[in-house]
Amino acid sequence: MATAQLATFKIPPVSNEPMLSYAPGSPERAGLQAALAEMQSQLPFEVPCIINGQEVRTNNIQKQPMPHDHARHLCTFHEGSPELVEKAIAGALQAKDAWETMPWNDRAAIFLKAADLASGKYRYKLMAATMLGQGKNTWQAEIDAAAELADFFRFGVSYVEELYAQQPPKNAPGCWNRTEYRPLEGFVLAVSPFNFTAIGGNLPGSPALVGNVVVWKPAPAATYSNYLVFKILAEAGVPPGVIQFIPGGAEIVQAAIQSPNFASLHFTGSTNVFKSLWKDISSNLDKYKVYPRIVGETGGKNWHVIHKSAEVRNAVLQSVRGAFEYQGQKCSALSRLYVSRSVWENGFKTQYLEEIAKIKVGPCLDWNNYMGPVIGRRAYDNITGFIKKAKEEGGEVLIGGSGDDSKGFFIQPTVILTKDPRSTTMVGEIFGPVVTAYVFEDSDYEKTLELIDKTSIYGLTGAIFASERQALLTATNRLRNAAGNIYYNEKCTGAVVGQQPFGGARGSGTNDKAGSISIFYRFVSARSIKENFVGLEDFHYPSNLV
Ligand SMILES: NC(=O)c1ccc[n+]([C@@H]2O[C@H](COP(=O)([O-])OP(=O)(O)OC[C@H]3O[C@@H](n4cnc5c(N)ncnc54)[C@H](O)[C@@H]3O)[C@@H](O)[C@H]2O)c1
Ligand SMILES: N[C@@H](CCC=O)C(=O)O
Repeated sequence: MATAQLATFKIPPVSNEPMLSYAPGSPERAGLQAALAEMQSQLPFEVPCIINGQEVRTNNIQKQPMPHDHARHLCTFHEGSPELVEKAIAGALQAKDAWETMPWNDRAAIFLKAADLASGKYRYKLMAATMLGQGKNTWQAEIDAAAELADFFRFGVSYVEELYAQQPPKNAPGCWNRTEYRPLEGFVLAVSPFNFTAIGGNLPGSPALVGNVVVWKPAPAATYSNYLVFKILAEAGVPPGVIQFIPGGAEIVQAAIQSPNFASLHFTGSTNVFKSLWKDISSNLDKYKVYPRIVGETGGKNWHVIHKSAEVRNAVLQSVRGAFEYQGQKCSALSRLYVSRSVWENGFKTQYLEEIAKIKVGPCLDWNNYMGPVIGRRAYDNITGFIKKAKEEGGEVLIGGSGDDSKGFFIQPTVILTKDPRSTTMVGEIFGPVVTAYVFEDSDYEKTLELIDKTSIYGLTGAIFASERQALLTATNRLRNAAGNIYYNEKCTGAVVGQQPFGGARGSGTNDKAGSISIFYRFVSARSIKENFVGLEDFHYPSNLV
């Protein structure tokens, strides 16, 4: 039966999911502990592909090891194949018509329900999967898997309501002009990274919210938590086929971008992978029915600049959190630190090293540990390789510099002091707990801003620490293109949906700003509708008359 919409519904007001404290003795700590114990008693889990709502076992089995204990794995998963991708695309296209014609309010209700499931019924389970599988501690899991995921879904609904309300401001007499926001013709390919469970949910979620069908390939190292997100969306009511879940690697992506129905890539991950996918997509352009929308948020080489007027204690503590939370595996993590000599010598250096020495590194299941493991073997070797290279280039390791990969992939928080502001670890993305510090003369502030601007290809996040307003202003102007998210006297990580729309430019991505209305424009293709109420009586215009 056809559906009717007999009222203009209003979305309930949304606000950020409150973050729980997990303090000793709190009910949330008990809840999370129980979920962790239960999950550990049941692992390894088995994750199938999900095509048209059906579990598909390909028997090409891969494992998701636990980074704190790499001999054990959280799940095995059935890796998809090019044939399965083809089947998934066909199924998604079949599901498309019913999904895109579903009244908006019903699509919205599904995502609001998914948010409540993520922040309620499944909160601790999602967190436990993120802690065991991706090596987050409790707080990092809370801000990601519980809060940010729910925020993406709830604020997404609110932004789409706002988008749909954008209508032409003028109507000529006897006419009504309307704009409708069509989903893209074809399917969206979502390719998500390991480091945020919430991003896993948002990459397929945002395009689906505006009526698209999506083929979603999660990162192998986040398979289990992402599978739970998929199950939550299904339980909330996303119909079979609307989001197809296909774990695996590059082969899945390559198969999907060969399809003539490929309409968009929604990617988050490293810059090199994104660039190579862009090139592959371009070379397939003649195959496609539409010009694909390419959306990608990628790497960073994020900076703090500490002006001589900075409040030292705050700059120190923010620089600890910015660099070492989640082992520096946030795209936004602090990686290059520029400190005015007077600040460095009058407390910053001593306090920074003292505070870092307090960081405990170990399995995140131990509540004391502030830092856990890095994600895997490749990351461990890459990060320790960067440290080695910095030493070879004359960098002085002020603290850390070592790792232990015997049981889990643990690397100590590391600070390297360099005299060469263009040394390797000042330039390339490390994606680990390594900060390189460069001390500049107080009188060279503006020169240093120039240096920050020109040193790396990235433009993701940065922070300015100063109590003099002019120092903030000068840096803001000089570094206009050096960061898509900039902070004053606050660390360069921790953007919140609805508060700091997130994304960078230059080599850091297309800057479509996840967590804002902007991202939704990328997944719709507007259609203008003009309706005429008054019939013509003559085809001539008055200017034709004599
Ligand atoms: N800017 C942002 O918003 C943001 C957010 C999170 C992470 N990141 C970036 O993501 C990176 C870390 O995540 P990651 O290690 O999962 O990144 P990655 O590039 O290795 O993987 C991202 C996704 O791409 C897939 N992939 C990898 N190689 C591929 C290939 N050759 N062809 C097709 N697909 C391929 C992966 O399986 C995964 O699903 C860092 O560079 C980080 O800065 C950026
Ligand atoms: N939005 C997160 C970063 C996500 C990337 O890994 C932050 O702002 O720290």
